[in-house]
Amino acid sequence: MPGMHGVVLVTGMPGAGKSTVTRLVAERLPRSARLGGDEVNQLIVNGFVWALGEPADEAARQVELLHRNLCALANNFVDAGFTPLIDAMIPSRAKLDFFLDLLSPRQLLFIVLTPGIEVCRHRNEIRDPAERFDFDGYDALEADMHREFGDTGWWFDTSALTPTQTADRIIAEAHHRARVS
Ligand SMILES: Nc1ncnc2c1ncn2[C@@H]1O[C@H](COP(=O)(O)OS(=O)(=O)O)[C@@H](OP(=O)(O)O)[C@H]1O
Ligand SMILES: Nc1ncnc2c1ncn2[C@@H]1O[C@H](COP(=O)(O)OP(=O)(O)O)[C@@H](O)[C@H]1O
Repeated sequence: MPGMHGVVLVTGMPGAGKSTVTRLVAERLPRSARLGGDEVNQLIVNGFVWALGEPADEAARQVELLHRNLCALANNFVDAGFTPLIDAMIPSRAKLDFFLDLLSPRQLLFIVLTPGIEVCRHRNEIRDPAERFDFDGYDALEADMHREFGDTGWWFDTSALTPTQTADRIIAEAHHRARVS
């Protein structure tokens, strides 16, 4: 399958569509794996602190642990001939650099889903209640991501697209739009 070699890292604000789109892309590829940040965090039985939780230093250590685990899994899958699709919130350039470092020398395709704040809020409201994530930091997070990433990766506005259209475009275009290594 042309265009989907290496690791695909899909990020975006809560409700942007990461989970839906990584699932659909993975379903369309012949050898694929979906690595969800939420699911990997759920491997922790006791002692979990989420990314914005307290104490903040433990939260930061667990975000780093999550990213190490995601990269380890992604490397194993790529080396076995699969295309891994990572669904994770990457809020800063330093965290993207951490992925680049741990995934090196493998190719990384970095996609930022950017349907906009209102669409993220709306998509969050319409999704499965078990998946819903009530979040009030959209304005600050959007500004942070623009400042941190500039035009690194593929900033993909999916506000006018269905999930299927989004997945089809990622398969067709990610290789030339999203390469960061
Ligand atoms: N820094 C920061 N700022 C704002 N929101 C954040 C941040 N880190 C994680 N999240 C959101 O928290 C939800 C749970 O994330 P997880 O810790 O499971 O990991 S991951 O971000 O999905 O990799 C998950 O919500 P959804 O995107 O709706 O799945 C993340 O996007
Ligand atoms: N173009 C699109 N891409 C992704 N999701 C979409 C799109 N249009 C509508 N949706 C809906 O928006 C919601 C996105 O939720 P989800 O994939 O869990 O987001 P995230 O993982 O980024 O928090 C889902 O209910 C999905 O069906």
